[in-house]
Amino acid sequence: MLEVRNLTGGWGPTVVVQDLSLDLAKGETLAIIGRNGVGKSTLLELLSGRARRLSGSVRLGDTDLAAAKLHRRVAHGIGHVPQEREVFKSLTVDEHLLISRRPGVWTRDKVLDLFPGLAARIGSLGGQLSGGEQQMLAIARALVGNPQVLLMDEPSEGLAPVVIEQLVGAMRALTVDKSLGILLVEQRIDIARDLADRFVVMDRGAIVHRGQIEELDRTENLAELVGLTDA
Ligand SMILES: Nc1ncnc2c1ncn2[C@@H]1O[C@H](COP(=O)(O)OP(=O)(O)OP(=O)(O)O)[C@@H](O)[C@H]1O
Repeated sequence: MLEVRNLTGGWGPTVVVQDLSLDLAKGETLAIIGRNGVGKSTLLELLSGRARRLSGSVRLGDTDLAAAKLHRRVAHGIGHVPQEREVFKSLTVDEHLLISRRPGVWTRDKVLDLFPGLAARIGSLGGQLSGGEQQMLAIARALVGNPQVLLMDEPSEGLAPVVIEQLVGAMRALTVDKSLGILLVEQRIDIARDLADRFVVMDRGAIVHRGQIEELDRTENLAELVGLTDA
């Protein structure tokens, strides 16, 4: 479904991601892991159209998205949950969902079923939400856009263990639903193991290892390559 070939790009003239290729099938979750600063977020930003592509191709189904602007990528089915969450402080939860929705199976009610904690805060402003609620809203907002591919950038980062547990529960429901392809940047190896079907390890802008998730623990130099914490 998503086909990335020889993608090179970054920010301004700076190359961060180099000659990277990957595929993602419908219903599949691919974990992207690696140390801080190796270009995981930049890869997602290249796919969402925020970082600058220098060469290579990005196809989603039959559509070539390599040169497409951000809004066209959303229309073609790329949903992005950025690392910074980017919730609007002065809009309510409901307003976030309203402005992001596009026709499809993910309705307002369906995302609120997935995140009951958000349903309880439906009239609250983005700026009044906790970090966990903001993360849930960022995912819910992407889902009501009815993407084919969901790009999730370290959703567990900075959240309390009990909140992470809720979040991972909802993400597990998404992965078993099998209607989306998910690219999940995740520093927590236990969460990656729990949710993903396959993994890639990035180092200095390139993929240096890939495999089925069951093979992750057999990867040579894993601790060094990924600098991961296993909680
Ligand atoms: N919005 C941006 N503008 C300019 N440079 C950026 C931007 N985002 C990331 N970079 C730079 O790109 C390089 C790779 O960072 P990136 O965030 O992609 O790595 P990462 O693997 O996701 O690391 P982390 O886990 O710390 O987020 C870094 O040198 C970073 O400073």
